Amino acid sequence: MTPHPFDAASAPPRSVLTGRDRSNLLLHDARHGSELERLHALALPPHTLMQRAGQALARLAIALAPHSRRIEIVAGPGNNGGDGFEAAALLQQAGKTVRVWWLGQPDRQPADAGAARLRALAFGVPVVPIDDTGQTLLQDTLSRCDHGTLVIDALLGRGLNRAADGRIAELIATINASAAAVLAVDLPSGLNGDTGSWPPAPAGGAAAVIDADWTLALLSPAPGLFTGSGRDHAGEIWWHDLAVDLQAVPAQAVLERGAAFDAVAVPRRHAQHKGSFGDVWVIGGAASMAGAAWLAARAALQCGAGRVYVDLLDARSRHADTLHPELMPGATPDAARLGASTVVAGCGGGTDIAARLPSLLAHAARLVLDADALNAIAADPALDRALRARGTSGRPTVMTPHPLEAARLLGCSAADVQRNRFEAAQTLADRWQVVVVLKGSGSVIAAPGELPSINGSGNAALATPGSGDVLAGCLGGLWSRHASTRRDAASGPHADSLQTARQATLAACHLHGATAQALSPQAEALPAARVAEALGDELRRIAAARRA
Ligand SMILES: NC(=O)C1=CN([C@@H]2O[C@H](COP(=O)(O)OP(=O)(O)OC[C@H]3O[C@@H](n4cnc5c(N)ncnc54)[C@H](O)[C@@H]3O)[C@@H](O)[C@H]2O)[C@@H](O)CC1
Ligand SMILES: [K+]
Repeated sequence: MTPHPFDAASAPPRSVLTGRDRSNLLLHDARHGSELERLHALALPPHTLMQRAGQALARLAIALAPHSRRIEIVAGPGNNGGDGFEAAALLQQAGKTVRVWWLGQPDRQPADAGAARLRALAFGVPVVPIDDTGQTLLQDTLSRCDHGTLVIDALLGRGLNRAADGRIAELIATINASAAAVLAVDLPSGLNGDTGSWPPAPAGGAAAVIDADWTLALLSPAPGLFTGSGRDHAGEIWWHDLAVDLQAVPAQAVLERGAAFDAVAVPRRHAQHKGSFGDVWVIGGAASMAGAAWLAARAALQCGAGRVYVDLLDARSRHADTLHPELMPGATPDAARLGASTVVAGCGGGTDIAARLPSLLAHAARLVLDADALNAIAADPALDRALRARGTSGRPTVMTPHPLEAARLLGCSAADVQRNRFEAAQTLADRWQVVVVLKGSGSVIAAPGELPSINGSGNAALATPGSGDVLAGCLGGLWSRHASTRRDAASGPHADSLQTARQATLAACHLHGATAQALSPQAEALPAARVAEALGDELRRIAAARRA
């Protein structure tokens, strides 16, 4: 058996979202990722970082596709291609049949990548230039591959500076059309790693981006891997920090993997009672939309709120939820009681919610604005001013828009929001001094003065009607419990802060996503009521795992 030529002392790559590590992960955009690389390269012998990258890549390739005898590496002109060459030399030594298809020119190759190419050649790796003939040969080769062949996409990484076009776009299409398994280096080629969006496509064309089965992020993962289109293109995301200190350069975002949830859903003390966990009022459910309010209320109950009340805007629907006799229908209370409650407003609120908002904005201790409450604020400058006044008065608010609701609030299109989800969420948070959850693949949680966080849990099982109502209720429940417990702990008056709101928001997004993953790991659609019901099960499962 051929010995693996790997540095046994170095740590293997880690799966970012399927592992047990719940700590936050720092994410750097392309500019700061390059700065990290430059800073650490200066302190290390020449080519060290790329050699580590090659080690990590070759190790992961063998771990993911142990039976692939043949590995086709498609390398681009820059250092992303260099990673491919480094891995090629190692994989060849490990007994694999390796070939590098190279789109580049020796005199234009960066120094690290040039050294890696010479090393691959020295180990006898065949390198096929991608000219017209090479491209035809590659197309022919990849069209005959099955899933047992591994293709390594080392075309473009952080250096992407425009939409992939011309030959690179054709190569991306060739790889995507192949049945081979695809491992992308650093980023799926063509993806904007800063935003998770596609760069504007050349006139009339569609953006060309690799669809990988796996992506190995190097140094610091790019934020765009985890939000927008990133998750779909990247496949399962792996990561290797190349043994450098990621804190040496400021990060642009944080990946949340459950740490905030652990801080919020703390064990309940023996002497606590329902009053310890606060009152939640759900105000929504206009004509034919009562279900939205009940879903939010059920979710709040499952997440440990003390008492949950529902004020339905449609008078004809004011009956109890017979499946959940714990939930109490009732009329919105006076200012004093609102001032001690967590309010979830807008789920199925229709246009009726607008009339309720002035009082809620003025008095609610903690306020979640969802769905039609957001649309009302987007449409009414007086409500916009009232929300601003609430922000400056220090009363915490969380807004939970999906991209279209965010677009209405920002006065742009949903496509504009998706082009840079971080910017959109931060703009909303700063404008109203609120916490914002921009929902969608990789929900972005923004707050004034904080790095944006991306929620790492969840899957497409949540792309169903009512899902947002469940999230809003889950947030109301966790926030109520968290704020009330913090007040207990401080044994005195405690100003509800935006920080508490943010923690509860991160926790709620995590729990909501983790619940869906537990119920539907294959991401098949889940009715929202199932998710609401299972939030409590997931809470209890996590609590039991903590004690074990
Ligand atoms: N230098 C090093 O020591 C290390 C480099 N790393 C790798 O290096 C990558 C960054 O390398 P580079 O900065 O060289 O960038 P890339 O290799 O990602 O791409 C840069 C090259 O692609 C071209 N290009 C950009 N967009 C294009 C487009 N749309 N169509 C056609 N050509 C396009 C540029 O003109 C340039 O030639 C990282 O993503 C990572 O994979 C890592 O291995 C860490 C260590
Ligand atoms: K790549």
